[in-house]
Amino acid sequence: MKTGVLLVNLGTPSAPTSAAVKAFLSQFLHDHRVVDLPRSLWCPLLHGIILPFRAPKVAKLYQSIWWPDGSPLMVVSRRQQAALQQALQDEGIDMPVALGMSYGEPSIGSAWQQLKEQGTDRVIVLPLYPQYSVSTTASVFDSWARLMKKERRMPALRFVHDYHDFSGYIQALADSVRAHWEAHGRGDMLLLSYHGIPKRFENEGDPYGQQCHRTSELLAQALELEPHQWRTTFQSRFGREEWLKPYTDKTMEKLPQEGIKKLDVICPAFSADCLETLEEIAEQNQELFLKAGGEQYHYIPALNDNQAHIRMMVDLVCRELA
Ligand SMILES: C=CC1=C(C)c2cc3[nH]c(cc4nc(cc5[nH]c(cc1n2)c(C)c5CCC(=O)O)C(CCC(=O)O)=C4C)c(C)c3C=C
Ligand SMILES: [Fe+2]
Ligand SMILES: [Fe+2]
Repeated sequence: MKTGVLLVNLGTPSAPTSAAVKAFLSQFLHDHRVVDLPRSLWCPLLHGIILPFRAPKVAKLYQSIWWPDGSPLMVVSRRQQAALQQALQDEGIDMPVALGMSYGEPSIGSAWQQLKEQGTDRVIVLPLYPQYSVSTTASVFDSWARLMKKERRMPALRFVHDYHDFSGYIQALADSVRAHWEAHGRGDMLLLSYHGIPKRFENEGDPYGQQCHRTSELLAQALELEPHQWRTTFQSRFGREEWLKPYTDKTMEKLPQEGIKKLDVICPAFSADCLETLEEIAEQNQELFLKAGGEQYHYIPALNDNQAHIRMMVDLVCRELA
């Protein structure tokens, strides 16, 4: 059997312009796994208010974090793909690695096409979401299932559901925190900020929140942190309903009053830096913390293409092969 790896992430606009952001948001926010309101209610709101007003505003934010070679999420994802390909080769494993995005380009369909052209008849789909959520992981599965509807001969499938407690992931996070402390000194607290989801999703069975808390506990154990030295929060709320709590931004405004003046922040749910880490956490939330009386704020970058992260991906692939 010829096995191929399909790395998947969320996707990102093709340019930091209002038009490109609108196209990206439109595809993203039409996904029923992300917004599950009836279309008769949601579409008028989306087309009439959210896309026209949010796209130009968010395009400006993308402009503030855009790298010379593109959107950070895309640049990092390409580096991850190349590094994983190389690492597998170095292990003597001959396996093509393709990259697909849930929204925008390269699509999951184009990635599958590449693997198919290389004779792949078994696919390891690796969504780069450490914690399972219906809004991310299940949506990747939907895309895959839609593609397979057109295939006469489906490849065998291994689908990585989550890796929130995988030892290689926890180790990679712990190494990255320790390296950060060595280079920049250590704060009074390590805040673990995860992308949020609507609380309703959790009530309906999404294990995302529980998996985030488990990741935090395991990381705190690996770093030998006392309970008062770490905290879990949830960021990136969208819309008016309640999301997982405690909220990151509200926490930033309270921490200095609790005596936390020096803060380190890590975002374990993001396998690649993106708008939500580089702008929302490294910029907006830093401002909130400093305004509330905080003195020192460090954002610890996502694992991106660092060696331990790529090693973890190799180990996940080998686990699936076994
Ligand atoms: C509408 C509701 C949203 C849910 C539910 C949601 C879950 C979710 N998202 C990520 C990872 C990323 N989200 C990113 C951007 C982003 N997310 C939403 C909305 C929801 N996300 C929006 C509208 C946007 C676009 C930006 C904006 O308009 O605010 C990104 C960054 C993409 C980039 O280009 O840099 C990532 C990554 C996770 C992990 C998650 C649930 C677990
Ligand atoms: Fe619509
Ligand atoms: Fe999101």
